[in-house]
Amino acid sequence: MSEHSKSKPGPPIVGVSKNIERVRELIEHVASTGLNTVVFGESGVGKEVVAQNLYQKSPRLGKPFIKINCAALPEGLLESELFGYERGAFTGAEQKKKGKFQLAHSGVLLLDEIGDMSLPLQAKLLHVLQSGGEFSPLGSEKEVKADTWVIAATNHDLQKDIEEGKFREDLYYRLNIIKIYLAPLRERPEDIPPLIDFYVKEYAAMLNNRRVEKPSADVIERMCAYSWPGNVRELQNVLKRMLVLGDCNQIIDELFNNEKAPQNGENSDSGADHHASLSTIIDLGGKNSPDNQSFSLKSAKKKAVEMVEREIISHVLGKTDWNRSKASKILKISYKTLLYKISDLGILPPEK
Ligand SMILES: Nc1ncnc2c1ncn2[C@@H]1O[C@H](COP(=O)(O)OP(=O)(O)OP(=O)(O)O)[C@@H](O)[C@H]1O
Repeated sequence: MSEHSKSKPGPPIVGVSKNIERVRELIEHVASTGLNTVVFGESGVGKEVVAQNLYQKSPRLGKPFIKINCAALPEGLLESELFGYERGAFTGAEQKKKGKFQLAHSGVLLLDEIGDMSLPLQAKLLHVLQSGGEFSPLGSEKEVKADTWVIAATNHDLQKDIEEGKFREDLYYRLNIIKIYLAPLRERPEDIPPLIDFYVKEYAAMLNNRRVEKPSADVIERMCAYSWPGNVRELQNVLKRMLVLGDCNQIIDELFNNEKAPQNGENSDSGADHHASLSTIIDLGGKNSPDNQSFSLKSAKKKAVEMVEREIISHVLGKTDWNRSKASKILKISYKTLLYKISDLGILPPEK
């Protein structure tokens, strides 16, 4: 999804864990209130789905639901996207433009990655919330008023950000009237089988009802034992791969192998490590070795590219303290592509 877009209706919240049951309960209670809410949880865990479900169960359904990703835009651009501007407000402002706050009037504004918002913009947001939705678009003297339900989402520990002076405490208390926490998938493996069921049906329809085989009970058991660093988003990617390519066990073997691979720029420059990498790629003596019929240069090349990508991305994430917005700029790939690659390549955040 682009960094600021209208959202399509979200899926139901699938899961049977205590955490998901509690989240469903909270949604039922909160949806009709319009109280400022923050959804916390790791990347890919379902924060946007929760925001969409809040909206769908609220009296605001049918009004706009607008999402903006605070990490994906530089400060100035984020400000003008949020609050709009008058013609001539800055170089290049040829037309007056409404901001997302105003466009979401009578509906919902999802501020995704709120933890990445700059301090000056946090101050402006606080002012808007305190004044009941009043603000001036850039270059305008006049105040506009928007009745917008603000839902924020973050994978940061905002309490820690407050201690480190990166997040305003007053804004935290203003936003965080209702707090919804989504646990990582590895802490609620009982949700994995129902998620698999749900998405196998969904993808079968997407693949033109081509006959797709649901992973076997053994495969599902192995999937429940994996740590899913990219959470539900990673599970979706793996399922798609399984449904299209088959050979579920090999796909899971790769997941577990990647789980053990060096992470976050750990040095692997020694000759021995290079040899280890090469043997992982061509699986010397194993199923995918050149001596085996299933070996191909193409598949070995794909593995090699993935390995190099994993090492470079891990290194840059390590250097930027896992600030994915900064990392995507250094890597010169979009934020969304970086999230996809983190999940797809199974890159794990450092242990705290
Ligand atoms: N409980 C769930 N039931 C059904 N689908 C889910 C569930 N949780 C997550 N998903 C799906 O997983 C994908 C990732 O979820 P989502 O985008 O909501 O995560 P997120 O926490 O907002 O991630 P990010 O922090 O990276 O933006 C989406 O396609 C979403 O529909």
